[in-house]
Amino acid sequence: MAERSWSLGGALRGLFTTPVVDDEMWDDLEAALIGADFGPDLTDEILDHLRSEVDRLRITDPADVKRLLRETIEERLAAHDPTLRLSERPAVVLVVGVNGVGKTTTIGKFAKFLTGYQRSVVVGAADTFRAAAVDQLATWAERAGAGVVRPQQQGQDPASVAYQTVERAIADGTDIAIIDTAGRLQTKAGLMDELAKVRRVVEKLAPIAEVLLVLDGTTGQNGVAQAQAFIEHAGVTGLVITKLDGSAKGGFVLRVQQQTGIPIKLIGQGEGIGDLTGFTPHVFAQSLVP
Ligand SMILES: Nc1nc2c(ncn2[C@@H]2O[C@H](COP(=O)(O)OP(=O)(O)OP(=O)(O)O)[C@@H](O)[C@H]2O)c(=O)[nH]1
Repeated sequence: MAERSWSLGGALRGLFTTPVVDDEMWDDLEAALIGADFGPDLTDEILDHLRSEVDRLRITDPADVKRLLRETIEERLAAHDPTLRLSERPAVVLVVGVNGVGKTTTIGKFAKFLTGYQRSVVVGAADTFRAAAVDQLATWAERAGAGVVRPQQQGQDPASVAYQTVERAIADGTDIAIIDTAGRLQTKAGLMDELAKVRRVVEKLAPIAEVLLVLDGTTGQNGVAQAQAFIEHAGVTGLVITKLDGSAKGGFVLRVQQQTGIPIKLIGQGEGIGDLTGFTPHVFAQSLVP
């Protein structure tokens, strides 16, 4: 696998190469974890755990510490279930997040991901403010082989577009309805009210299967702060971390999951329609600590 910039691999180069477990190794490891955006608390937790395991198991070879690090990261990543719940028919998925994080692109990629598994998909453009955004979403949906429900006029009530999307999914026997929602509004309260209305209206027709919050992996803690209102009020059931091919730091992935208690369900690693995958703790830990 090509080495990505978020790979801890770079940061770990030169680490674990000394013949013994010594203070220098621990100091370097701490610096590497902080540098990879695990954050101070998680870094301390991981180091404490590793130190006690090293004592308990009488480990003397740094290569074994590296293996332990990978296992520790994997265990923590696996503490939350990454499985998407899409068994209802239709399964309604709301996609939320602030503008610019890659929401539109993610919906396109997600639709493609699902049609690739022979699931039929309809996408609802319930972020009705910008006509250009609706067109962009429709283009992605078409490329993914998904249907699309557009607002009849600019600024149409987002809840009514969401309703029509689910209505159409039911009428056509479509497996999955993905609904794009607004990321920017005058006030946070206004945005949350709008989302609540979308939920209420949709739930008259079908239960909501997933609420996916899209976060830009390159923005780290700032991005989490910006998305706080969604985390607190939108009933988020899963996170999608985008731009993990860019300058994102891999430690953020574990940090955000642990901090929010919300499982990561999908990761975006590029701008192409095929660049979205499910989240597999084992694979991710392996690429963080190769
Ligand atoms: N490298 C990379 N770029 C991505 C990824 N996902 C999205 N992008 C890019 O991020 C930019 C923003 O993506 P959009 O999908 O337009 O973001 P949005 O959140 O819908 O933003 P608005 O349309 O402004 O609401 C675009 O240039 C995308 O190509 C990813 O996983 N990797």
